[in-house]
Amino acid sequence: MSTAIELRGVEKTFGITSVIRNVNLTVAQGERHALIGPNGAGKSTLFNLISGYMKPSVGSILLRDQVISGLPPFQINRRGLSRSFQVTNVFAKMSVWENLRCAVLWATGHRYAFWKNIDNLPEVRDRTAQILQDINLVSRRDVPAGLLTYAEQRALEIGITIAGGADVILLDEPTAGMSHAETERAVALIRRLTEGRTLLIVEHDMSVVFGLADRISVLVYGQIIASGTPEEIRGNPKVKEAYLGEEVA
Ligand SMILES: Nc1ncnc2c1ncn2[C@@H]1O[C@H](COP(=O)(O)OP(=O)(O)OP(=O)(O)O)[C@@H](O)[C@H]1O
Repeated sequence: MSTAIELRGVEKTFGITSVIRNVNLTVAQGERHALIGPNGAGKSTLFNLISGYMKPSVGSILLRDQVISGLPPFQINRRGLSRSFQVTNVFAKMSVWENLRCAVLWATGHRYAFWKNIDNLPEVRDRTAQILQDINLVSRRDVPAGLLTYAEQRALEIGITIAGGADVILLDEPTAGMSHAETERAVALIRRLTEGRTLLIVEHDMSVVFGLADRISVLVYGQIIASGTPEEIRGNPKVKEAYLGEEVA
């Protein structure tokens, strides 16, 4: 099976503090892979490294066998990797439609064409309409994003993340702060929208992780202590001791 993301001996230090320590990680193409671990383990830092917001101190990161470590985020995005953020990252005063259209415009290379009437670009309009439908927000089309419910904002953010057609998606805690019912809807949405793509997800909710992931990696104090199928992770004594405890026993 071909590899979507590969980390080889990646380390990240801030001053004298070592936050990511010799991480080797492989995510196969088409796989849904969850990254779990206690607060402060380094999950967001790893996301920042993969998506180019930080550079590794040591080691290399590959996207489909091409080295991407050292490239800026927009170039990594152009190569087909898109990420969402832990904190909702939408333009609050713009409508749902405008937020999505902005992401589609950027992805289709129209970003400098501000003098054109963007409503006359059929491929942009059609793609925006498709994503609006995919994220179930057709009825909220003209509502300013800041007035959406929190769960709707997170769905919009997932729409923005997939707008460019990237086939490798990184989602950082997409269900954080949601009710049980909202979480179930979000998981169904993520499952549908990532069909046939590669997903790397950071998530604290173990029902989401074990329901969604084909494989799971456990990060503790900046090190991957285990990587495997949900069953392998559930039964791994090191993982139980370091993180899961009796939570999923
Ligand atoms: N820019 C930075 N400078 C110094 N230390 C940092 C920086 N960014 C992160 N850290 C430290 O690195 C460690 C890992 O942080 P990180 O946010 O990656 O963890 P996390 O696993 O995502 O945590 P959480 O689950 O709480 O989001 C923490 O101890 C944090 O304080």
